[in-house]
Amino acid sequence: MVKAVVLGASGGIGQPLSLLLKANPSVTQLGLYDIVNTPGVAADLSHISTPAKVQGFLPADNGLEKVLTGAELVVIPAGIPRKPGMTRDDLFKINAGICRDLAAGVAKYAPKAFVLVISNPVNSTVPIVSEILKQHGVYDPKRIFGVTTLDVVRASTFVAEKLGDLSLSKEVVVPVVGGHSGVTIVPLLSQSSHPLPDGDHSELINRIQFGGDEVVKAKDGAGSATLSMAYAGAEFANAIIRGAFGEEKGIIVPTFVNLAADASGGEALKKELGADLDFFSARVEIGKGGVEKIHGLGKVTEAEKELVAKAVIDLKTNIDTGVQFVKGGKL
Ligand SMILES: NC(=O)C1=CN([C@@H]2O[C@H](COP(=O)(O)OP(=O)(O)OC[C@H]3O[C@@H](n4cnc5c(N)ncnc54)[C@H](O)[C@@H]3O)[C@@H](O)[C@H]2O)C=CC1
Ligand SMILES: O=C([O-])CC(=O)C(=O)O
Repeated sequence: MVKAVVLGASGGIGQPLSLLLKANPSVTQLGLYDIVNTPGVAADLSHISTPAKVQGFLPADNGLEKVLTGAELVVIPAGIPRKPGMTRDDLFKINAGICRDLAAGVAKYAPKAFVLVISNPVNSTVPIVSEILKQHGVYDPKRIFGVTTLDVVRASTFVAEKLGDLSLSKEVVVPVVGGHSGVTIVPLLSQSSHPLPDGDHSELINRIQFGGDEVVKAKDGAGSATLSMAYAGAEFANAIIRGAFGEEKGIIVPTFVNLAADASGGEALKKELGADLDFFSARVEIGKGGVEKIHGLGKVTEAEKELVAKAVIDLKTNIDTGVQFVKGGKL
């Protein structure tokens, strides 16, 4: 019994993600919002024989207010995607403003919703959304998540491929921590549920870190990952639905959160990182209120420690960029 909303529902990610949410039996209302095409997407999805009542809204006639009123789970894939030659940070100029405006809507009309941020650069857009909610006095760090699940999905797939059996990919669990861009993506292969043979895994690590580029290149100007992202986004949304709205305990997923969301777990993780970072993608246990527990890195190899150290440097800049965008008064 969850009212889910997709902001950016007509896009490459938005449409298949909305389809997967419509197919989720726990979703009973599905609100779609975009600056274009939502009436059509909503009409199309509404013919599917699953419980969710689907409605589409555009900015006219207070569409944002209407879609967000009563929303419990808000997923944000609104924003431009990369083209070859661009980094995720190159998207900041446009997507920062989009996320700021949508976050203001969430603050006003759905202040208690769980917010799942997909728009890139995630390392900066999550701080932006958080700062806006703070400004409106409704910030609960336990409820705001950067979606890094695609990195986890890629790690499972590529490790299964390496093991020569793709059918394992649904079972393989590899924690991926840090953030969501290039070297901030840190797969902890030493903790894989299905260990790899000893040897040099730098190529595999690089493929997980730069999996997004592989898709951008293959799409050759037509955007970035959409279908795999929709799959990953729906998986993450379902983890929140099961852990926060259902009775399930012990759901642990990597996601980019404010480390203040669990003071003791967050502080312990900062000590492990040797850095005073506000946000980090950690393994997070999901409970009724959202973030229940932030887990530490666990046992990592020397090589993984180095990867984490590199990630921390970029993360600090990315987070500051997001915070300064809001605090710098460009509102
Ligand atoms: N977190 C992750 O792992 C991933 C994130 N992404 C990011 O997701 C974002 C969306 O990617 P795509 O769906 O491929 O792009 P897209 O261009 O196909 O779709 C974006 C949609 O957002 C809409 N939009 C723009 N401004 C809006 C606003 N103010 N309010 C509501 N809707 C608005 C557009 O009309 C469009 O329908 C990009 O920033 C991309 O980089 C993509 C893949 C993975
Ligand atoms: O690479 C991109 O721009 C889209 C993305 O975040 C990903 O595929 O991981």
